[in-house]
Amino acid sequence: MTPTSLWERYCQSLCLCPEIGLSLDISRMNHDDGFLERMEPAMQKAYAEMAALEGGAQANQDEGRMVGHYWLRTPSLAPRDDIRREIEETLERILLFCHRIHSGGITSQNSGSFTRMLIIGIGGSALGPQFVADALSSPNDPLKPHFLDNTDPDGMDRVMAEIGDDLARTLVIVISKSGSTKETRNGMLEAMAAYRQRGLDFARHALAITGKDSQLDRLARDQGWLERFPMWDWVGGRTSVTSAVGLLPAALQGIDISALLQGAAACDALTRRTETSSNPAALMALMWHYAGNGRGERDLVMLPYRDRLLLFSRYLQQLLMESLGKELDREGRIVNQGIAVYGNKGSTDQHAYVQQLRDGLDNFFVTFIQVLRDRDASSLEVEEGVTSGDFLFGFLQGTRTALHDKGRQSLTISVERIDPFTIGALIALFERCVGLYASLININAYHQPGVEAGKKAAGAVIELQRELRDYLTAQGRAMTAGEIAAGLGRSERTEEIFAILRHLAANPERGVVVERTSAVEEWRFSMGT
Ligand SMILES: O=P(O)(O)OC[C@H]1O[C@](O)(CO)[C@@H](O)[C@@H]1O
Repeated sequence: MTPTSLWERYCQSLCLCPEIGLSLDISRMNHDDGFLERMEPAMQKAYAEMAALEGGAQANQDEGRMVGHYWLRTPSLAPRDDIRREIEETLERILLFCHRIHSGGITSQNSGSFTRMLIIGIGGSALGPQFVADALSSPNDPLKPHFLDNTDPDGMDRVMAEIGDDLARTLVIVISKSGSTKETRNGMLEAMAAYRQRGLDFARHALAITGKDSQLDRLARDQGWLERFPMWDWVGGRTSVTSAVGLLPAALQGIDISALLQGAAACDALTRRTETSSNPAALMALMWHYAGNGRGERDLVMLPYRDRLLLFSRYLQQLLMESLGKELDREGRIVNQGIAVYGNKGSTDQHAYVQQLRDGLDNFFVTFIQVLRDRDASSLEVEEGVTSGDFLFGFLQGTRTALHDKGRQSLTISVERIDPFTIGALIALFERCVGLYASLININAYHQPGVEAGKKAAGAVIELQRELRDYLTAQGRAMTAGEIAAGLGRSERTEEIFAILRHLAANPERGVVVERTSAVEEWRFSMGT
């Protein structure tokens, strides 16, 4: 394509959305002129399904649930008055609670004001809050956020060490929709132990965000924690960032959550449009469809050129891959759908994997995010007439061109600046896009049956570990994994038994001792004395 026709294609296909200070450029995708027209009937069907979803249909059919994250920022759209009221009341309670924390109305046990918060959660109960916290942090944040988002003991030690003596002035927010996620439970138990060790009353530092009457909800109620905020079954974990899950930590950090909700609501309003050329979520969904042939054949590489957006790709990884990565379509046919997401930030990633994007496998499409405002203050000229921000911009443009020269495809989202409004809009844009794309490929984007298998298998490993320890204690001698497995009548799990014992033996305080040879089948395990 000649430079002139490329400019024409750019002008024709640029979707300008001044309402949210955002534009979407699809000119560097390789679709032909008729593609959007051919897809229009499918797109109209997707709009109708989205309207039904927003109207309160049980869009998550497999779980018999409504899908209501859009109501969180426009409560008047909620299909029932009680839902609207709950959303509004929760928001008021969040703001009031934050006011009391910030103003010293609620103090820590030793009467000091809270200066840090420890947020414990995983998946949708951590990724959104982490993204927002990092994107919108400032040196003046009234509460500095820390996260326990795993059951990794060493990881938890690192976080607790960072908090150190400030634990007494740290508010703990335990987030779990189900209230029974093991990683989160473990993080909470470890945090409780840390408070106990310092002679502090955990309940006076803790609050919960969870489903009504969940295990966590009951614990928080029985122990008299500071507060409990609701999660509703009509909000999925990965779309919960505009519920208390994302709003409470953000507000405590001093982030303007009203602006974030306004940004999301404004984006919702314009992505409800059924005129595809002016709907950036629809255009993006169509480009995903085009790029991957409606089968996810290309990976989505997220390349935001702004450090503050580093965690966006991690957040989107769950939003897209848990929503779209499905074995069955809505009619129960095997389709094995999905779109793989990876990426960190530009220009840093140019020095990592962009080499492969330009010269290697052509199995991806890039989504660049450009932020027009470089920084709040004026910039140093690093070369005559040129700033660091000019270089960042140049690297984005350069990579986009270099990829295009090799026929490699990209989308470019431009936003004015990074602020709460824009972050809300970006979140809403991708949520809507995922929903529309799911309709185009006929899958349920709102359940996650595949995650359960891993959780169940992990539970079985923990059970087996208990059995093994009892068995080894009773045997009182050193045995190979094979002998133990045979003794337990579980020969089919010999490898698992070996792995469990090897792990225990690597942690001397766990009491399992190993005698090694060069052949693993001869390693002999016993309970130490
Ligand atoms: O909020 P919960 O119930 O602790 O779940 C955490 C995460 O676990 C999952 O169920 C599976 O990863 C996610 O969908 C969810 O966001």
